[in-house]
Amino acid sequence: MDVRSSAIFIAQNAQYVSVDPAACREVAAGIYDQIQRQKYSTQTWATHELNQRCKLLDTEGQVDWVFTVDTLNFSFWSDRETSERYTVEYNGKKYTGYWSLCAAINRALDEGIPVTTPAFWRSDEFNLEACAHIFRSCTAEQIPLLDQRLAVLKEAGAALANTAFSDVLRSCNCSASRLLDWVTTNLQSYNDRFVYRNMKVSILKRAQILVGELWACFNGEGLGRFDDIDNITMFADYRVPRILYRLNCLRYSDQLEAVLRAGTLMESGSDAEIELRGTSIEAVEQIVHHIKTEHPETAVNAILVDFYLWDAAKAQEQSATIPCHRVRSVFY
Ligand SMILES: Nc1nc2c(c(CN[C@H]3C=C[C@H](O)[C@@H]3O)cn2[C@@H]2O[C@H](COP(=O)(O)O)[C@@H](O)[C@H]2O)c(=O)[nH]1
Repeated sequence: MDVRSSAIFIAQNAQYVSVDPAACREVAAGIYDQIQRQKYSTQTWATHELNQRCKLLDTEGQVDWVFTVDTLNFSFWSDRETSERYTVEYNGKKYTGYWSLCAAINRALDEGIPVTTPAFWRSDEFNLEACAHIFRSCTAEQIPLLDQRLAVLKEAGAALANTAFSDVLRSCNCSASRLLDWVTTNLQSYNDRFVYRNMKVSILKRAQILVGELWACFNGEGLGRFDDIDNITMFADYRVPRILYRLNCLRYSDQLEAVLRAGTLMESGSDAEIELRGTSIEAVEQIVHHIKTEHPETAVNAILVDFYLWDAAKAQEQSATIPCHRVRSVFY
């Protein structure tokens, strides 16, 4: 089942989470207005200061930067206090969460470490000690899943032994679905699929955000051109579900709410986790449907709505009404 069909199937069968269609319809206009007002577009991507370092590289370098970041783009949440949580210091600023990853990659590049190069990932020089150095923290907490971060880059280095990722991209001929197939077939860490109610469902968060960030980085042109870009859905992470809950687009069962408020670790592949992720995709699909119905000419798609919601969620991080769900996973 593809991601969209999976999201519909999950939403229809969910026990712990439900999508509120009326709320999705209500918030659609407001989200569209905000996106218009903030002139939110693919160009917004390069306004993030850490993404600007990527834009200083040549085209191949930018592709490798995005591919490296999205191969490592998972599991930054912490149960430590803010001052103690994993933090990367770069150019005199401290970064946590997803931005700590970008800061670590940029810091390594500035230090002359070829951290975005598959040949380096394959080399004996790139071992657990080197990986720990690249992702070193300025607090007591180290980056979560360090071993898995080494493993996913080793896997990618092996898969790219005879080709550059930019050549893989060119071979997809502007087809996002072909790129999704390539990464999920050749890289198990991207194969974000589960069995749910006896059906094989696809969430593909990192495979899809890889497409989304290439599209944004190159403003939909050149190696960022995907003729089927509007088939990409929202990226089912652990942050956007929380903002959809705040907007009443998602409603949690009492049992799930208790688990989230207690900060209980949830199992990767559990029904509750799959339902949180699948219903989030379905809620954003409904929001995008209302936006496109109201504004048929708009360029707004699930990627821009996702980027907008994620950036908004980060801005409101302190005033969240309920904690993110906690799963340790290489998928998101
Ligand atoms: N749905 C969705 N999930 C996203 C992103 C991004 C980064 N996107 C930036 C690039 C372009 C955009 O404009 C954003 O500025 C990271 N993540 C996920 O969030 C989690 C990290 O959260 P925290 O620990 O709080 O930093 C983790 O699962 C990570 O995989 C996104 O855009 N959408």
